[in-house]
Amino acid sequence: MDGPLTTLGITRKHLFDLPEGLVYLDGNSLGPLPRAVPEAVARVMQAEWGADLIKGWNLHGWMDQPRRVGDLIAPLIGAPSGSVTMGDTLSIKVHQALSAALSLRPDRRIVLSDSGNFPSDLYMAEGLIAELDRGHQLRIVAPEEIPEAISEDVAAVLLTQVDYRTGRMHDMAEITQIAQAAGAVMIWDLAHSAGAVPVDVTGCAAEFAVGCTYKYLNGGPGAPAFIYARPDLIDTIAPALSGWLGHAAPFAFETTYRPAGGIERLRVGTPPVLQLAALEAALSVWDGVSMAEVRAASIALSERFIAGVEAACPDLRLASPRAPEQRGSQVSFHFEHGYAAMQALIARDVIGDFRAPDIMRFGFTPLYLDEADVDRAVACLAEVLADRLWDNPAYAARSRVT
Ligand SMILES: Cc1ncc(COP(=O)(O)O)c(C=O)c1O
Ligand SMILES: Nc1c(O)cccc1C(=O)C[C@H](N)C(=O)O
Repeated sequence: MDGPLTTLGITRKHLFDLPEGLVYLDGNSLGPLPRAVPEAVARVMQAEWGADLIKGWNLHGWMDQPRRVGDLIAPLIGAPSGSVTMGDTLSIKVHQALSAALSLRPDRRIVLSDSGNFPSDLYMAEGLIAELDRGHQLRIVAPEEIPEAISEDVAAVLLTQVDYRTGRMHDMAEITQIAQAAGAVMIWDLAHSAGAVPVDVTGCAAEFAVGCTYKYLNGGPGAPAFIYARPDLIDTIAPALSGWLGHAAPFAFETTYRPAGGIERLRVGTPPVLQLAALEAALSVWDGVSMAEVRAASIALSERFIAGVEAACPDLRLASPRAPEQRGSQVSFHFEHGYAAMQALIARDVIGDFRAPDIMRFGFTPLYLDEADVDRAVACLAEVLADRLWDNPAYAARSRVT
């Protein structure tokens, strides 16, 4: 076939401020800067905060930002308008969803998760369980054992849909159905799903979903997280983090907490106005894009990468599921010298990352990647392996992040 298999990257790359000549395969950890962001943030800083100071809260809709931005994320996860709010970090949103889930099942004591979950989710569950001190237990099983581990004593199933290391993807509809049939509450962490794969929280009827916005949603480092609660449930939840902006009447300054109606009750404190302004502008890159189109392009790019790497780099072993429908939008390979090889690749302007013990991880983000980028990444990786460029003391010292 002549011409490109996918055109999204060709038609949307200009919306991102990517350094010339760089192939960025780490948008699954930190998305790049959308060109619309600096101007939008500068405007909020200068024309709103700078010019209007405290009046900004009334004049510029800062207080409504969490719902307004939540409404931009909602269509990307199949949620209705008014069911998503923003703020805090994802770890905090996990705490809120899990404490709400446990209060919905007061007679049950098990929190079920899997060993592929991101550690912060597991740590937050441990911390909440210790704080509650009511005999809850965190049960962690292998990802493929989740369906049979959902027994009638499980209060909440807390899973990250796409595994941050391997890209393996849970079937949200199937697992939610099994959890609910056993009477458990389902919480999905969509950190590696939102903006990466089509998600339908309404279709699968999960009670809660949470996610971050600095990966595929390109909100920038430290961008605020989102939380979704099923609309029929939200008014039954007594929030554990009962901050004043989740109060029914924050500016009445009452001495007793009364939760707001609707998703507002999962707000906690002051919205991060500048970060939300950045995110709001960043989300404009999704205008007119369908997640089905993104998914088709992501699969085409990932398959091309796997085929290229397997042909050119026999020392690398696929760590992701081979079947594209079982993967999110990343591809990982095992390689004993993976850390040093990734540093050598980064030195050649192809950026992926490394996760211990031996995973080289590559994210596929079709809004700004095309086949030429994939081919260049394969060629550079082949060179790093064939010429043993990883065998260089300069690449041996592990940094804290990539
Ligand atoms: C699946 C998952 N959950 C939780 C987190 C923690 O997010 P945060 O640092 O925003 O609390 C991350 C990423 O760091 C993640 O990938
Ligand atoms: N949130 C991160 C950060 O603040 C610094 C470095 C990396 C991250 C990440 O998002 C890690 C990410 N969840 C992962 O999939 O590994």
